[in-house]
Amino acid sequence: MLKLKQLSYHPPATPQAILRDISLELAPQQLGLIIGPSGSGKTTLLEILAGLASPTAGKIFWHTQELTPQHLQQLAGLVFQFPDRYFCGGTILEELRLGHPEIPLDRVEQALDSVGLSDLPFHTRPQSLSGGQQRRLALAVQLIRQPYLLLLDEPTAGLDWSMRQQLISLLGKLKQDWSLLIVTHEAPELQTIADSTWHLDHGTLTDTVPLMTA
Ligand SMILES: Nc1ncnc2c1ncn2[C@@H]1O[C@H](COP(=O)(O)OP(=O)(O)OP(=O)(O)O)[C@@H](O)[C@H]1O
Repeated sequence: MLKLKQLSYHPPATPQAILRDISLELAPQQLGLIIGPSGSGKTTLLEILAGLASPTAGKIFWHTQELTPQHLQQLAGLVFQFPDRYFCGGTILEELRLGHPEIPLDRVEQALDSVGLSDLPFHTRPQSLSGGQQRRLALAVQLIRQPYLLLLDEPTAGLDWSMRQQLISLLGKLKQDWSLLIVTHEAPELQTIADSTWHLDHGTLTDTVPLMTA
C-alpha cells in the first residue's frame, strides 16, 4: 500500500509551490489515475515517487515504512512520457540488461513476453520499434527490475487508436501483479481500467466525484 501524507514540493526557485498537501493511498494490484492539465505538476509528482526529487514537506509510506528517495528508487519503476529519448542500449537485449548484465536470458524472455514483445529478436534496435512497441519495451525495462510500483507518465500519448487499445489492455493485465500509478491530461480510455481517479490542478489533488446519472 502506497501512502502519501500531505506531500508538498516548493523549490526555492519557484514563487508558488508546484505540489501542495497531496495525500493519497493506492492499494496493491490497483491502478490509480491522476488527471491534470499541462503544468499541473503530474511529472513532478512522479519524479518524487521515483526517488528522483525530494519533497519539501510531507511523507511517503509503503504500508507502515516511511520511504526515502533511495527506497523509492528501489521500489518504483518510472516509464517516461517519451521513453525513446532514454533508450541507451544498441539492442533490446542491451536495453533490458542495462546496468545488470548478469540478468539471465529467461528473465529477459519473461519480461518481453509480459509486454507482448516475445516475437522480437534480441538484436532489434530499440529505435527501430514503433511508438507502441517502444512504450512496451520501456515497460519491460522496468518490469525486469521487479518494482513494487509502476509509474507511468502519459502512457498513451501520441499513439494511434489501435496501439492505445493494446496498451490499455496490457496495463489492465499488469495491475494483477503490480500497483500502477498513471498520470495523464486526457483520460477517457484509461479511466475504464482505473480503480481510483484523482484530479490534479495547480499542484492540488482532489478525488473525482462520480458522475450523477439522471
Ligand atoms: N525543478 C523545477 N524548478 C522550477 N520549476 C519547475 C521544476 N519542475 C517543474 N517546474 C514547474 O512546475 C510546474 C509543473 O510541471 P510538471 O512538468 O510537473 O507538470 P505536468 O503536469 O507534468 O505538465 P505536462 O503535462 O505539460 O508535462 C510547471 O510550471 C513547471 O515549469
